[in-house]
Amino acid sequence: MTETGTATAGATAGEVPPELAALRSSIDNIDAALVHLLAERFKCTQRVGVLKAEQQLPAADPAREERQITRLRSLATSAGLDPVFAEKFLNFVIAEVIHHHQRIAEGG
Ligand SMILES: O=C(O)C(=O)C[C@]1(C(=O)O)C=C[C@@H](O)C=C1
Repeated sequence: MTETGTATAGATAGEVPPELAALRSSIDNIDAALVHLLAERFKCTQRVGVLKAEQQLPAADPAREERQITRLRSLATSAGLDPVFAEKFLNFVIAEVIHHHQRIAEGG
């Protein structure tokens, strides 16, 4: 910051370098795709939650999760994504799904 409070390091408004703007545009598209993919996944798991509640199956299936984690870690490694991050992300999503399943089973 200068004495007048103007940012000196980094671009000021209207001066975003073209490459940064292009990368941000791709990031925005990817974020939109992720939201849509997650929405589709939650539509599926909502139906799974209803099926499990109807058939009195437990909300969580740890054996299934083990297989998903093994598979996702392998996919992540092949794709150049940190497998530790991939596992954390899947666990985060699954924890939310299990909460949804429990709410459905409780009639909520
Ligand atoms: O496959 C199931 O049984 C699900 O309920 C879905 C799901 C998932 O989100 O992938 C969620 C909870 C289970 O522990 C395992 C997997």
